[in-house]
Amino acid sequence: MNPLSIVPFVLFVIFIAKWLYVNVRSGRKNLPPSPPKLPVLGNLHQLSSLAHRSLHSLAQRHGPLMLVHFGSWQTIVVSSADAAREVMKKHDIIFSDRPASSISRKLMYDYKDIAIAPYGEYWRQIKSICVLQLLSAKKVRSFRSIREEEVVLLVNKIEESCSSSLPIDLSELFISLTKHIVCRATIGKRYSDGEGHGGSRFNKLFKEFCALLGVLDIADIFPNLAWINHFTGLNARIDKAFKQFDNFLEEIVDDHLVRDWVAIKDDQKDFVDVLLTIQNSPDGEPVSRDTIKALMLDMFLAGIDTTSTTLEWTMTELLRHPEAMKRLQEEIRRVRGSRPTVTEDDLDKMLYLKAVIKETLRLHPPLPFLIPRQPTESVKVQGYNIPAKIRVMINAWAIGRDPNMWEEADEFRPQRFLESSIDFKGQDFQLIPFGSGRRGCPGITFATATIEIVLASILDKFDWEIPGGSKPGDLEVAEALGATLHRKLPLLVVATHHSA
Ligand code: HEM
Repeated sequence: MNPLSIVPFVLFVIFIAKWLYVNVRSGRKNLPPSPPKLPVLGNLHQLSSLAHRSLHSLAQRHGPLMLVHFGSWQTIVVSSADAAREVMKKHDIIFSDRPASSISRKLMYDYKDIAIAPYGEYWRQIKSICVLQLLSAKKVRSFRSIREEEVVLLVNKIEESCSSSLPIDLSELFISLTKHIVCRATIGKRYSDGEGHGGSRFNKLFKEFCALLGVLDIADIFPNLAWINHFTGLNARIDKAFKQFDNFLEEIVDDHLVRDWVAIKDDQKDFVDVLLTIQNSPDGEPVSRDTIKALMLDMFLAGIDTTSTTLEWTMTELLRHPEAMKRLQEEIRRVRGSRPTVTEDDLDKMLYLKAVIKETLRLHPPLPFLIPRQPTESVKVQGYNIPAKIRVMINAWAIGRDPNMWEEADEFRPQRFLESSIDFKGQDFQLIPFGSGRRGCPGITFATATIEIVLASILDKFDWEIPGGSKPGDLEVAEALGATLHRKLPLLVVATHHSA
């Protein structure tokens, strides 16, 4: 017998022995169940480009608390409301830290922002500054005129398309609108989209940043292979994007400094003015120039795509469900009555509108995994041991479609929210598009104020159809997962002026 012929057999035995060792060991450690994994890759081969769906399928077999391996990364995936409640409510403080990521660290000024900053004193201080100066209900009310002006411009653009009956790209209009609103509130100016207005520069830089933040970085999951990023050009791409965006943000800070911002009245200060004022006050800590730039980036990255994606999916679902569209338009037009336009004062009376938005966020949370957490110490969740510093991903997408929580879970049925008090503010763990607890989204009021007035205004003024006379059910709903879970294809629609 050729001695070489037993090599595959020996390798096979070693592989099985190692597999058994790892599994018995993890059983002894009482870790959550894991899908079988390959050497080196772990479970990476089981991830599709729509990771929320792949991990949902795995969780259906292995349980709502599951340990998966992406290369050297161990990750806990949470896929039920009960497990999410334990993580984000019962053990909120322990799970309030964020795992490190080399790309984010580089792009976000060494964790000087809020969203990925480690949990601690710095995060607490800058978060309270942001909430007080930009995101509180009072501040959001003060941006009402910005929203109204931007909605008028949006309506005008749609109106122009009505005369030609040509389809318009609603995805593009929504992204542009949310960008203008967030920029005006944060930096006090809007970047028009045409060449030469700074808009195309902003759009290019913003797109590249979002793309980079969605990259699964080899250096994180296989630290020994970090050198590969040098050869693939990723490191150079990150350096270039960072440098270009940094120049752009530097110009914004400089523009604010030459404006004699000390003389500007408090109620006319934008967010950057306020940050500069704090920086120059006797207890200006912890606001450095890098903090100001990182916070601007945070607001752009956290506020623009999430809000426009929600608008895009809401219109998609309404076009696919004409009876819901009709009911919502009737509600909006009834509340408006004989006045020429809807205003923000009308929104509280539009209960079906709120139900439609909740139902959209249940089915299409823009951040299907929220933002990853990491426990600062070992902790027990649902009877399993969760080791300190492990990466935790909460699959809000899977939780929103859990048939144990929702009747006809995959169906768009907004009326379910008329019959229940379930809300997305972080107390009902079956609906957590904004997360929950200390690290939950502080921008809910900012986002919903925009989403509600935009939808109410455009659904009031126009009637909507899919181009080419296609049936509602034929409207493409394919998803793409980047920085947010958005439509794969832009939403093209035909608007006609509502004349009744
Ligand atoms: C529909 C729109 C939005 C959705 C669905 C959304 C969702 C989220 C989610 C899921 C998180 C992570 C929560 C967690 O880990 O528990 C988050 C964090 C955050 N969001 Fe939002 N968001 C939206 C709009 C906004 C807006 C408009 C702003 C600001 C202008 C904003 C600012 C932030 C910030 C600063 C964080 C980080 C909080 C922290 O780590 O302490 N978001 N958001």
